[in-house]
Amino acid sequence: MKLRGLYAITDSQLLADGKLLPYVEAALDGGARLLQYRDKSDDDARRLREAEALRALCERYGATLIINDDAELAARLGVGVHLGQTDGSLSAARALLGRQAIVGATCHAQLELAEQAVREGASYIAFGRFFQSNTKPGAPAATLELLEQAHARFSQPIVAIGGVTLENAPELIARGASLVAVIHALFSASSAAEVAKRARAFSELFATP
Ligand SMILES: Cc1ncc(COP(=O)(O)OP(=O)(O)O)c(N)n1
Ligand SMILES: Cc1nc(C(=O)O)sc1CCOP(=O)(O)O
Ligand SMILES: [Mg+2]
Repeated sequence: MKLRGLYAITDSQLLADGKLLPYVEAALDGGARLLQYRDKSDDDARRLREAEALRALCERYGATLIINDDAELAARLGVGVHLGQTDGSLSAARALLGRQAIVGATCHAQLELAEQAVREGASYIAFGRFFQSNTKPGAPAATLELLEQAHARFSQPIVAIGGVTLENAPELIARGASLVAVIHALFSASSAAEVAKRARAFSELFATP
């Protein structure tokens, strides 16, 4: 599977009040290729229910669901996982989920973390945050130069995250990002129709000339 395009990430605040499914469906309709379910609560029953609903939506749109932080939930659903530096072992997740699963890794702004992630079987390596992030303002900063270095060094797909907007995404793609991961610039919209419009605009940035 080619990992390229818009990587939409859910947000519990922005998608509260019944917006989760309609807004995610709009993002998928607009062309998002990967969808990450990112929910930091410990309500396991709701998390399972929501993740199952998102898996059904992803299947309908030919997109891929990734669960943030929780390899066990990913295994239960038969989908991929994204792990940060304190979210558990990448190799254990790879062993649990199998060779075909997408296992993504946060590498902040460090090529050494990416080397390690690739050794442990990561499917993609994620760097960030590249710009000021509404969602995670305290995330360590990464530079466009780092992105170029990562692009030159690794054959794995590179995800750029953190403050990505329609205005700054082109320079990330030009410097080697295969996927742009977006929360606020996608899901802060005031309607599902606006989410679909934004998703379509992000997706069009990846169209081959
Ligand atoms: C695609 C992608 N990249 C980075 C992150 C951040 O992961 P992490 O550092 O574990 O932080 P949390 O998202 O868990 O708060 C991500 N989720 N997705
Ligand atoms: C979840 C997350 N991780 C980051 C990192 O740098 O690792 S930045 C981030 C938030 C991304 O949301 P927004 O598109 O609203 O900035
Ligand atoms: Mg995490």
